Amino acid sequence: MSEIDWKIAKSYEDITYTKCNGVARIAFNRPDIRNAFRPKTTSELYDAFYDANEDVDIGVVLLSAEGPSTKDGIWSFCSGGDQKARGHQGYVGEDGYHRLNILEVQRLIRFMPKAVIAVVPGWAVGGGHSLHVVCDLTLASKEHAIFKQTDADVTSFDGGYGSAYLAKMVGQKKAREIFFLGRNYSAQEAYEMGMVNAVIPHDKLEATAYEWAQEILAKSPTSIKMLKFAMNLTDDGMVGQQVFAGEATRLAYMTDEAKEGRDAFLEKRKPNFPKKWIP
Ligand SMILES: CC(C)(COP(=O)(O)OP(=O)(O)OC[C@H]1O[C@@H](n2cnc3c(N)ncnc32)[C@H](O)[C@@H]1OP(=O)(O)O)[C@@H](O)C(=O)NCCC(=O)NCCSC(=O)c1cc(O)c2ccccc2c1O
Repeated sequence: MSEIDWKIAKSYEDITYTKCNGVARIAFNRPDIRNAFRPKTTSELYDAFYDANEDVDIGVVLLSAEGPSTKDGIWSFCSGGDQKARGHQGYVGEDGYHRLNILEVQRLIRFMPKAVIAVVPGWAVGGGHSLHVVCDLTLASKEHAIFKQTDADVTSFDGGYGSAYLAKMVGQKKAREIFFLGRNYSAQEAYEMGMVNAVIPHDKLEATAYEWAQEILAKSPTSIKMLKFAMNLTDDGMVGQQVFAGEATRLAYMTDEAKEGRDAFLEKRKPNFPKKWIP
């Protein structure tokens, strides 16, 4: 395995953001409150994901978490929205606006043409649970990961990827149990349900995530992108079609036909397309 030498990509307050050999690592960094997110956290997450999306040297993003808590040594992935920042219409940021902007982060993860792996070292709860669901893959700490949905305890409901997409993943009955009862599930139980790809000894979790990322990076970037968008398509409706078709358009742009169409317009003549109606 190649050496992991994470370099700081950008400094933030609520998250860390590093890169190494084609992999970006974005990690929650509020471990003392179980990595709950406030609007500042979600803005920083969006900024880092946007950078990883734009960086052509990055092919895989790890969504992970720093820890453990300095107060009690407990590990967390994310415990969802910071209830202390919750106002009457959403989570209140420094600008005084009430936001639910974690949904924008979810959409960026979903629509970015790169694999995103949730690396879950501890609690994945509420909106933190929904985040692991929307990631392409999930790796979980054997000893410390606990999956739990508290949305119905705090009058919140992620009605999109957090619940409906989860139901596609684990089945309707199990998804309803997760949300209606709000129980704790171990990494092994989450694996058996089909919402975790692998259960990894805690001390090997980050290294394993990096290894999985390197395996993906060895594949054809266009194939990974088209496969992700193809698998998203049926669940994402017209937006899914738009995202998939956008990449088909890009591939068409790369053909001689497209070059002829563009050149004919610029040269103010009729296009003479190569006449190959390939079956
Ligand atoms: C995660 C827990 C199950 C862990 O329990 P544990 O007993 O280990 O730890 P403590 O409860 O003692 O917590 C330690 C410490 O952390 C603070 N803390 C933990 N979680 C949060 C939080 N989410 N917000 C604020 N603070 C938190 C806790 O107060 C303690 O602080 P001390 O100062 O006392 O040391 C358990 O902590 C837990 O159940 N946490 C709450 C989980 C929760 O309900 N999350 C919110 C769900 S709703 C949500 O996330 C959400 C957000 C959105 O933006 C949405 C947008 C659109 C649709 C839906 C959304 C949505 O559902």
